[in-house]
Parts: sequence; C-alpha cells; structure tokens
Amino acid sequence: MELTDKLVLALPKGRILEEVMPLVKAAGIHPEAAFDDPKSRALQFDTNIPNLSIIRVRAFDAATFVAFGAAHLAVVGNDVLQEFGYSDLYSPLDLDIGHCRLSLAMPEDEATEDPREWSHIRVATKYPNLTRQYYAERGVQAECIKLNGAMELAPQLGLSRRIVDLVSTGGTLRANQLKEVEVLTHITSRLVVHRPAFKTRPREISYWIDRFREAVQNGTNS
Ligand SMILES: Nc1ncnc2c1ncn2[C@@H]1O[C@H](COP(=O)(O)OP(=O)(O)OP(=O)(O)O)[C@@H](O)[C@H]1O
Ligand SMILES: O=P(O)(O)OC[C@H]1O[C@H](OP(=O)(O)OP(=O)(O)O)[C@H](O)[C@@H]1O
Repeated sequence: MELTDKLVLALPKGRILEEVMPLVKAAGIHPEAAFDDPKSRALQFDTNIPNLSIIRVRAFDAATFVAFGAAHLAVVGNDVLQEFGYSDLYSPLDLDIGHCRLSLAMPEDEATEDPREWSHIRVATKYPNLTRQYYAERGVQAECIKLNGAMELAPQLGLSRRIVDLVSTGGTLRANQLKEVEVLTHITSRLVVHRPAFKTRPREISYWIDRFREAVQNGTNS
C-alpha cells in the first residue's frame, strides 16, 4: 500500500458521527459521496480538501490511530482519552458535543455504597483502567471485568453488583433497574492531534484546529 503525506482525520463511526459532521462541514471539510452511502464498505474517504482524507473507525480506535501516528487528527471522547492515557495525544479543543458522564451504578434496590464493604470490589466496565484508578485512589483494589457494551446486564445476571458506564439521560440505567451512585468524570468529545505530527506539520495542523475552533464558536453563538 502506498503511503501518502495526506493528513488523515479519524472520525468515530458510532453515535458521535451525527453530532460531529455539522462541525466537520462548518470547518470546510466535505467528504466524497461514498461517505454517506450506507451500502459503501469503504473505510477511507477523499474530501474536497486535496491533502486531507477521512477514516471512519470505532470510537476507541480513533484514539489509537492518532496515538501511533497513523492518523493526524481525530474526534475522541475524553472517556477514551482518560482510559488509554496515550502520551502522544494532544487534545487542544473541546468540541462541546457528546456530553455525558462516566458513572458508577448499582441495582436500585440495594443500599448505597458503604466504603467499609470495599474489601473486594468487582466492576463490569468498558473502562477498566479508569475504574481501577478511581478505586485505587480510595485505597481499594478493584477487579474489573471488561465488557464492550450492555454493561447494564451485569448486575441482573450476577456478573457484578457494580458497573461503571456512560450515562446521558439515565434512561438505560432506569430501564435496567439501576441507580447512578457516583459520577467518576464528565465527558465531552475533543479534537485530538498526534503530538509529533503537530511538531513536524504545525502550520497545516494549526489551520485545522483553528477551523474547528471557529466552527464550535459559531455553533454556540447561533
Ligand atoms: N449516551 C451517550 N450520550 C452522549 N455521548 C455518549 C453516550 N454514549 C457514548 N458517548 C460518547 O460517544 C463515544 C462513542 O460511544 P460508544 O463507545 O458507545 O460507541 P458506539 O457509538 O456505541 O460505537 P462502537 O461501540 O461501535 O464503537 C463515547 O466514547 C463517548 O464519548
Ligand atoms: O443514559 P442514556 O441516555 O440511556 O445513555 C447511556 C447509554 O449510552 C451508551 O450506550 P450506547 O447507546 O452507545 O450503546 P452500547 O452499549 O452498545 O455502547 C452507554 O454505554 C449507555 O448504555
């Protein structure tokens, strides 16, 4: 495969994509038609900007592509940034989208947390590093069971009493008879860049950070 010097922007293909595309377009980036074609199996897309292409990947993978320099820019939730803690990711801009929180939840009918019970904690989560760190700061070693979705099933089925998961409206917790016990961190999506690429291609990358900043500001003011 031929490597080009095109800038690569990684976008998460899940729920954030719908929120991020108005910003991408307001920043002046318009992907080729195949990007909006549900039948297309393409993963990389040209844009109206000759030296910029878009890749569409899973939310967690967007951070990984940029962390290793395979993409130069990405849109990533700070849940993902905190979970990975990649040192080569620089996140200069809050995009003010993807608002949610990462919370500890337990069954509604159970007594609220008593730290004296914390001799052995088991938690089902997509965020084992963040969760372990949260409990370690409280002097507790947590056993984390990594799930990639549907964490809310874990308490009902006896996998773990506690889950750490993203909460927005709280509807998913309520539908599964769970209560939010504590917020670990508040989340929004950020524009992130590959730190070494920012050093070698500062003008190009600063240009796009500025365009996204303007898009966010114009969106907020309109
Ligand atoms: N309920 C929510 N409300 C707002 N933002 C959310 C919500 N859930 C997740 N997010 C944000 O969207 C990002 C992607 O969400 P998630 O990890 O659930 O992926 P997805 O859209 O289900 O796709 P996939 O799991 O296939 O990658 C998260 O990292 C988080 O920043
Ligand atoms: O508080 P709410 O508004 O109900 O949102 C919370 C839900 O949203 C996310 O899941 P998503 O819908 O992305 O599906 P997933 O479990 O496949 O990641 C998250 O993992 C919760 O399950």
